[in-house]
Amino acid sequence: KNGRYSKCISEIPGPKGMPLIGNFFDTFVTQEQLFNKRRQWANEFYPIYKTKTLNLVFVGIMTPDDVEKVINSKAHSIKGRIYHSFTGWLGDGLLLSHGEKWKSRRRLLTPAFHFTILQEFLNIFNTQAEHLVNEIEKSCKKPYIDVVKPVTEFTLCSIVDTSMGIKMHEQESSESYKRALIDLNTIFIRRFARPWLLLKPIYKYSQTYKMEQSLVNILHTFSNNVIEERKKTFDVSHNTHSTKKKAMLDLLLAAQRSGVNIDDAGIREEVDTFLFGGHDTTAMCICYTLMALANEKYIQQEIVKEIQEVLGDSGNPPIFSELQQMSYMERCIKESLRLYPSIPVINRIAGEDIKTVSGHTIPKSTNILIFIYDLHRSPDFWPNPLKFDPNRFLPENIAKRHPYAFLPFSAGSRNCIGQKYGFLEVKAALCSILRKFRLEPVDTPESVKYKSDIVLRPLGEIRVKFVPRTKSI
Ligand code: HEM
Repeated sequence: KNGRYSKCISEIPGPKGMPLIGNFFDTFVTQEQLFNKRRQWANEFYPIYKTKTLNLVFVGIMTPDDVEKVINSKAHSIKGRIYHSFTGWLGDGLLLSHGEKWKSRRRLLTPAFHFTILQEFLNIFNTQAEHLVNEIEKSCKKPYIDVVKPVTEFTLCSIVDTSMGIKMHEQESSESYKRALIDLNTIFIRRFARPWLLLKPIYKYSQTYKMEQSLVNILHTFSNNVIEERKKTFDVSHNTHSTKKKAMLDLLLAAQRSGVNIDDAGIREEVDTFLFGGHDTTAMCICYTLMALANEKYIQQEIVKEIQEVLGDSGNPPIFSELQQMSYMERCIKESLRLYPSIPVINRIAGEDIKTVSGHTIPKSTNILIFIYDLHRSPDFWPNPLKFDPNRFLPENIAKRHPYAFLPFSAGSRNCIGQKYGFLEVKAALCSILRKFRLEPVDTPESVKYKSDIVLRPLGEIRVKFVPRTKSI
């Protein structure tokens, strides 16, 4: 069996490695170089390539047909090696679990994204967006603002409030929590870029592992305390049918009370999973959209025109149905997610052999990397791929395209549970910002550099100039 596995893998093209260590030295470069190297390999070996570091083999795919085969089949639903970094923090939550556990949790959590609940969440997004605009206002006289920090603060406060039902700034330990999140992300990035750190026997003896454990401890303590506190008030509100605003956590507590098989650790896994899945992703989407719009004067004006048409000049924050009407803005967000997919790569284990369009066989048990970033920039499916063109998402143009050519939220049964939440939050933020400010370019699509990571984070800043409107909309 091993002989067959090796034969199939050896027939897949890829950068030439050295005996035993494989591509070890190819990956022993800076974050930016590794990101660029992956793009270069995607081009050179399109539509499939492999890399090998010590005994760790990854096979990368990037055509809609191959990707469809993988994400549309239950056989390949087990998450791959690159997600192992998250297990210390997220345990076996929705993102990482599989089989019966995943199925029952997915069923349990889906109602948390029902539109009646999202409507409630919009009040939180609007309030947080107002804080964001105030923060921008304080610094808008400067030649530019690095949007990453204020926007991440916006999405973090939003997810903490919607998932746990608390205000971040009211928490005593909020600063140490935020610091721990940032430091843990740094560890995730390091492990992704240094594949041998994904090998447990090596990682377990590293300094980074010890650091990870103490950071995870800070994050778990925070979530445990919130769950404990919420349980106390939940008893009262649950019994008296209080109209108190519901958080995702309440849904889990209610399920636990009604006898669903989920203990406190299980509740924490899911709350932490929402927090992980639901703040960097939306933050990056907002940041890159602001940068793209600053560079596309006409498109920015068209969005502003749409906001004016839908909202008039009442000055009120948008309601759910108004944001739903903003279809041009939605096309711009999609185009931004095409060029800057918050999750540029996902990872699955092949549950059985896969025959690819190029005629190769990906053998059972292989770690498959699905390169969403390269899929979204393939000239075979996206003419003039680097052009920012929201009209690619007009219904008539979508109909002409392969349904698996655009996958910012993945697809199939393991697609993103939070995509409607994400769109609503991004729209609320863009609406608030564009009503107050005109965006001018500082960074351009060419000047932004990326870290090699599971989330499309910039290497440095994402700089945008904010010019206050003489009359806000
Ligand atoms: C622009 C925003 C977002 C993007 C681009 C995005 C993207 C994705 C992608 C690509 C996946 C598939 C991951 C994989 O297959 O390994 C995923 C899964 C997931 N996302 Fe999102 N996401 C976004 C927002 C959110 C939000 C707001 C939440 C929660 C509030 C969330 C929670 C999750 C969860 C829990 C999963 C795992 C679902 C499952 O396996 O059943 N995401 N997301």
